Amino acid sequence: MSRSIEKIVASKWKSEGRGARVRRSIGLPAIGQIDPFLMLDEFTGSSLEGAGFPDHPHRGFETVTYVLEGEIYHEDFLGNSGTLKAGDMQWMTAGKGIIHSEIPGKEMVRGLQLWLNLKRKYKMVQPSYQELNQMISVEKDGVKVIVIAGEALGKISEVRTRTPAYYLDITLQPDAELSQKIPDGWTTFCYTLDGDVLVGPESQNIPAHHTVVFNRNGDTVHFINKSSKDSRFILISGEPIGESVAQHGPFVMNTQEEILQTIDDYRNHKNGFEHAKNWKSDIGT
Ligand SMILES: Nc1ccc(F)c(C(=O)c2c[nH]c3ncc(Cl)cc23)c1F
Ligand SMILES: [Fe+3]
Repeated sequence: MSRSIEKIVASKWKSEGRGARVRRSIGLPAIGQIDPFLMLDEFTGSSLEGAGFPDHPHRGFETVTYVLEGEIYHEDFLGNSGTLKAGDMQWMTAGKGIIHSEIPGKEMVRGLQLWLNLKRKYKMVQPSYQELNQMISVEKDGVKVIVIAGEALGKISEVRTRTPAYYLDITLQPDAELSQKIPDGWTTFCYTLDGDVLVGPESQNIPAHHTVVFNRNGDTVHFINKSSKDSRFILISGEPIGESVAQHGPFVMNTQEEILQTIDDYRNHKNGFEHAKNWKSDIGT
């Protein structure tokens, strides 16, 4: 059964980090909590204009950074560093604690960062990364899908998702259409990047930079491009965790007490933040 649309919300510009501007999708009050997703930002900027996300922490969830254009440099307090180029994806499990810096290159960067919550049993795992620069891409009848996580058009991503999730980058040529299977009951939304697309059984027209949250029942979502240009959007679906959420910026735990403990750990360099002592990134300073 094809899922109908619950809500359509235009993204809103927000200042974030240092001189960075993001179009906020998930995380807007108009969308509210959609378990297991915490935030989705479409970010643009360049280091020439001073934009970036210098040294900052994370605990208790995962960040998925997907670069569409340009490059973004990253460096963390464990000694990991690198460059994410257009088409690259970094799935970072912050777990018990990461402090890192994420700085765009000199060219204009465009990308997405999704924050995906972790179940209580994974919130304090060792930090880890899954980085893909040759993601599976499949094309058929005017439909192109880059399978970042999950499965589409018979292709399955190798990304291990502690919180089971699909993350698909979809481009429809004019007159192309796609019925994508998604697990029944999973929280599902799409975010439009370029062009217009007709969504759902209602064939509702959705312009770029909008979030469409689907209703929960149904195992398929439907898209058609009836415009004269390519339409590009991401489709994200995830299994709800169903636990309490206590969040303080980039710290996401289950209780307020755990948040207070996290703030204390961060300030006093313990329980996963030991390497914070005397650490500053090279790229963020
Ligand atoms: N204020 C604040 C607090 C904590 C953060 F983790 C961040 C942050 O790093 C980001 C928030 N949106 C993002 N989009 C893309 C990228 Cl690469 C990073 C971010 C931030 F901005
Ligand atoms: Fe970060």
